[in-house]
Amino acid sequence: MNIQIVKDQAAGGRAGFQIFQQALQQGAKVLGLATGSTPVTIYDELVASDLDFSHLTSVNLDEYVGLGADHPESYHYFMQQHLFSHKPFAQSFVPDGMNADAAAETKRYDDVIAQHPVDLQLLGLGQNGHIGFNEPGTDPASTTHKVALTASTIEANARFFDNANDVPRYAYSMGIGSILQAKEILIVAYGAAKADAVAAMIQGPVTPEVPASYLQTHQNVQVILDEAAASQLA
Ligand SMILES: N[C@@H]1[C@@H](O)[C@H](O)[C@@H](COP(=O)(O)O)O[C@@H]1O
Repeated sequence: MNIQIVKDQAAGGRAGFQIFQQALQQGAKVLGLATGSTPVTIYDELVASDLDFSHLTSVNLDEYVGLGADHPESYHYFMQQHLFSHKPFAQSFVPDGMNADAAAETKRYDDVIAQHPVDLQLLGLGQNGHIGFNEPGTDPASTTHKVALTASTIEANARFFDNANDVPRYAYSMGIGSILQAKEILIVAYGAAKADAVAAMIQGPVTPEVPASYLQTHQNVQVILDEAAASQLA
């Protein structure tokens, strides 16, 4: 893992932008994208840049089950707001949270990933070590699946909803196995609340209890942390 420690989230946005720019210079055609507060400064840098995505494909990690593209807390809506409305891609894929048929939706999304292998996958990190919505205990070989969110993830994401009862209980997420297929992975974490998960991801054992620890098994991982997130590293 190649670790960069930056001053704050704004500096992390600039560092993340450089990694995107490099991947594009090296011919990346498919970008794996993520939601949450962490990637926002990277998207701001991408939007402010003269990079052109109109010939590229994006594939997002996950989506809440039951939220449509017009729901302000859906990941479709987030991506539209932060990136796609400013920098359209030739095609953008996000799991369809309104497809109630989980078997059909996860199969559809696995086919999308197979047809559009990801060159650079951006990831945030959950406080419990999750990536995408792959909660502790997820099979490391998993492909796209329907996930029951843990209480801690529901609580962490409740800040985006009027109250915790409004947070969806399920999501569709690329699996750990799907994520590890990407040629290059960029994982970003900020803040003291992520420090334990960061240390477990980088220096702990590779274990299903910390989904992000499987990144230790990948050959090309870039990590961007602020000092607070890096504070528990030995
Ligand atoms: N599914 C998302 C993850 O993809 C994200 O990485 C995580 C951390 O979010 P944040 O970046 O807001 O801390 O939250 C959610 O659970």
